Amino acid sequence: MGLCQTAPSACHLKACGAQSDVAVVIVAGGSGERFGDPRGKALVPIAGRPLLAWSLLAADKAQSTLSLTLVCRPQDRLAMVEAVAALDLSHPVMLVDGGATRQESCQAGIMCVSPQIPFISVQDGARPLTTPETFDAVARRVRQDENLAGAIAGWPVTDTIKRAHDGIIESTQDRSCLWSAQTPQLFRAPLLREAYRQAAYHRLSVTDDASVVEAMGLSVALVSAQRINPKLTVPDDFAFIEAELGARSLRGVC
Ligand SMILES: C[C@](O)(CO)[C@H](O)COP(=O)(O)O
Repeated sequence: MGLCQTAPSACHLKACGAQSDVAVVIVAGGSGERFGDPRGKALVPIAGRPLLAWSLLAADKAQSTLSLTLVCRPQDRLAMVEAVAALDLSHPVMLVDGGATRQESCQAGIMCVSPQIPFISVQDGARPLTTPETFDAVARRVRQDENLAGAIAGWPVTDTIKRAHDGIIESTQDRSCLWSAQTPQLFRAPLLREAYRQAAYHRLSVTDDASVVEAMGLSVALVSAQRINPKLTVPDDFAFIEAELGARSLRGVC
């Protein structure tokens, strides 16, 4: 399937009986400043595909996915259309123009999702190793607990973490309660929309989606689904991630 202007509006059961009720919003609208490629990070080729293609493929394959939205820079639109067309996805992809920051891009993406879809999952276009099983694991976690506003992928930190100022240690954190936040980050859709509205109103600046929901005092669970789920941020990340993608395709894994 290719590109569409409007998203599907109903939940449905897939042939295998799995519940598909999640709108996946893939954020690929950054300038990639820290990566240092003028083309923008999302379209950088890695293991034979543009970076953002790997997240699209994994989200498309997840049982929980009902629709796909791709947030990109307006100047990347044409290249994104070509990248999507090359993938032979089973869901149509809605393209949305991003904003100046990740927060603005996420807000733009989630506001375009059909109001009839109960869950929204936000995925970094720069996390190409996220598996379909991780998308499904965060969806299962929220569905099984009505007290949760959302659930995010993450992993408990294993290094000792220091708080520092100008390179000098101020304190050592208690790592027993520290996690590294990843994506996907999945939420009940009306709560996420409201949380983003409130964050904009209060000029709250955040680096992930859970933060806006936490700011409303709501509960978000952490799901340790996938230890190796890195984000391509700086050039040094490239070789490791490309090698992992290569190893997976040798094993026949998406
Ligand atoms: C959402 C995120 O992946 C959680 O770790 C991260 O904060 C995204 O950061 P970026 O500035 O968009 O690279």
